Amino acid sequence: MFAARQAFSAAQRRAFSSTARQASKVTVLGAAGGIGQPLSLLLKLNPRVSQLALYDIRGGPGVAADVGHINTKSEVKGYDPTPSGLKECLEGSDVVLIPAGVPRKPGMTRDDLFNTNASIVRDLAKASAESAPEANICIISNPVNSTVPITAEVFKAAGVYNPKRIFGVTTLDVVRASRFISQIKGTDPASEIVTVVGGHSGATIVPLLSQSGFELKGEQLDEYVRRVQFGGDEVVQAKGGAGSATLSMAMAGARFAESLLKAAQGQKGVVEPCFVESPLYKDKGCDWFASNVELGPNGVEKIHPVGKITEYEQKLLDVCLGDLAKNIKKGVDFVKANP
Ligand SMILES: NC(=O)c1ccc[n+]([C@@H]2O[C@H](COP(=O)([O-])OP(=O)(O)OC[C@H]3O[C@@H](n4cnc5c(N)ncnc54)[C@H](O)[C@@H]3O)[C@@H](O)[C@H]2O)c1
Ligand SMILES: O=C(O)C[C@H](O)C(=O)O
Repeated sequence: MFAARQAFSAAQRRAFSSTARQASKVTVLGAAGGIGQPLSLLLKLNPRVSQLALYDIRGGPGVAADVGHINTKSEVKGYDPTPSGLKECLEGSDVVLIPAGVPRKPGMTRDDLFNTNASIVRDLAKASAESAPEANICIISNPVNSTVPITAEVFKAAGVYNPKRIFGVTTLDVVRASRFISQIKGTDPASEIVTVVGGHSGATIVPLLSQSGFELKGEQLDEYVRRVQFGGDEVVQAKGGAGSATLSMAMAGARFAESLLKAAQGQKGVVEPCFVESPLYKDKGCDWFASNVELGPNGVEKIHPVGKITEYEQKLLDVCLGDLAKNIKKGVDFVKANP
């Protein structure tokens, strides 16, 4: 009787875990890069991931062999850099993370990466539209303000565009905003939430400290905002030509993927700021805008408004919108001219 009860509860446990944790295939395009490798490592450690598919123009299978020895359950496979390898890697994906492309060197802006990364992202978006049209597509490659609209235009041209499924990953800005305020206030960053809206480059990054419960004034506030807006440059300078943020970005990308998986697997109230097609500032030429977004099983569930902000923050937002509109248009025009 006791043994029967034990066997029954084991079967129940198995049944519960297979419904509570649906199978999830997560794909990384650019998996052998500075971000791709630690991101793949963190995804391998995530029990919500059941299949991890790794692709790069060089080194994908090597990273997969290495990460694949980690004793967590997910299956890891690396794919050859061929059209059929890319297709197979993408097929059946629930989440596709794209950190493929070149990083900045000191003295460069993210927009200086456009000429190289626009066509890389366009081509990977084409492959994704063909082989994973229903996946959540998460763009990390810079300049995000332009590469996300590029991805959307490619999906539109392929007739599979779903605005709820295309995301620019701006999580690193939120991670930095939280860390930097905790350094000033001497608090635990894990419990500090600072909303960051706008886009992902310089003045388009707008931290809304007034909504966090903290107050800074004068030069201290200016310095905080500047650090959040130019945190990427801090890392680029410190790496002295060897690239940009990779480890903190891998953490941020893994957090965003985890949020998408939680929402897909039925968890309610999952909110992550991210860059999505948004009604908030369309009248200012910004069809894309990052704000707090509630995620659900179909991707974007609800886009939160920016909410009450100070006059100071409104000025930052005005500057942001001007720059952002230009960055978005540049991406859209690129696909029109280079389909
Ligand atoms: N969104 C953000 O917050 C954020 C943060 C940090 C970096 N980034 C951006 O992420 C990108 C990658 O940065 P990194 O440091 O990992 O660069 P990296 O050069 O170390 O790695 C990029 C990888 O992409 C691969 N790649 C290039 N073309 C490819 C293609 N067509 N298909 C598949 N793989 C391809 C390369 O082989 C390389 O392994 C850069 O554009 C960087 O600016 C964004
Ligand atoms: O700064 C960069 O070029 C990389 C990234 O966008 C970042 O914010 O760290």
